[in-house]
Amino acid sequence: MESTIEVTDLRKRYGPAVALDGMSFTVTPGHVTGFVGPNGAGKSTAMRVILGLDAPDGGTALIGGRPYRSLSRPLTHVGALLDAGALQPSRSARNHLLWLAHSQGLTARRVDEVIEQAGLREVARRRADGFSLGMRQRLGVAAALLGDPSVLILDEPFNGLDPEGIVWMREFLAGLAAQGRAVLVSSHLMSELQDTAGHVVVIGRGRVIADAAVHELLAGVARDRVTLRTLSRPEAVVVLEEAGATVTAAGLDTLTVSGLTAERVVARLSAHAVPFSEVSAHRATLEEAYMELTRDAVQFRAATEEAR
Ligand SMILES: Nc1ncnc2c1ncn2[C@@H]1O[C@H](COP(=O)(O)OP(=O)(O)OP(=O)(O)O)[C@@H](O)[C@H]1O
Repeated sequence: MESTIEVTDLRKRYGPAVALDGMSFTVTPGHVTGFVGPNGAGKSTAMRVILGLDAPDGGTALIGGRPYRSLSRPLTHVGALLDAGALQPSRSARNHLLWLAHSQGLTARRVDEVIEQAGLREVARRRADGFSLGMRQRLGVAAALLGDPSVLILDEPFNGLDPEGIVWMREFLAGLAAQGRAVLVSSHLMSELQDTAGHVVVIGRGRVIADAAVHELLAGVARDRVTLRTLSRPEAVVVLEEAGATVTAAGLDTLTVSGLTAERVVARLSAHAVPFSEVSAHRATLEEAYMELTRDAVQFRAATEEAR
């Protein structure tokens, strides 16, 4: 089966609440695709529709070209983590996985493999009701991997993880994608996806706001902003503005310069003998790209609503 997810013009309402408002995007194999948007944007609804747990009012969601419900032995095609809290509390982690595996004709050997992969060996025989949210997330990921699926759909897998757990999850997901799987990961925090996602689908109010490779998103915000540290701020401002730069204060001895490259900033300051201790090209973060995108979306919405 081709490892893709294709969502086309999905629509879904819950009474007056519009959860999906014509959402379309494609998830391709080989990298992690971040699925990002604020609370209530429609991430969980879209995932539930893709997994056949909710029927859309319109549109289609296909996995490898087929609706989820038409897949035989679905765990061998798609692994999902939707609600890490959904466990039988009295079962041990291993028994929970054995029960799931049994229902899909998978072996106990496979259960022990995923326990190992998810770093659960030490706690595998403990009752799941004593698990922290972080442990439950790992158990959820282990369950998603049982059928060795080529498509993974994970709703907020970073929730409840400590910093060490976040690093582990990032590397784990990147590794799964590098094996050629399509990996869709939702988060309401863009920063969680930094250094993990190769592609990002940003949504707001049930629609796609941006769908782009991470390097494209970052290039869009990085432009030529430069951070400058100098004890001669007034002099620096004058010589840089004369060269056409826009300069803003970013701290007592720090300026942010846009409109000139770092090389040009160094050349101007040196030519006018303005001392400085640091000039560095600004490395844009995904969070900044997200803020810029969602700000544009808010302005666009306000403008179109006013025009009506
Ligand atoms: N079962 C439901 N009944 C009524 N409204 C719902 C239901 N599920 C979702 N909604 C509404 O649909 C919209 C989208 O919700 P959804 O949970 O998909 O967003 P989300 O992006 O996953 O948000 P979060 O990050 O908070 O989980 C929200 O307005 C929500 O209140």
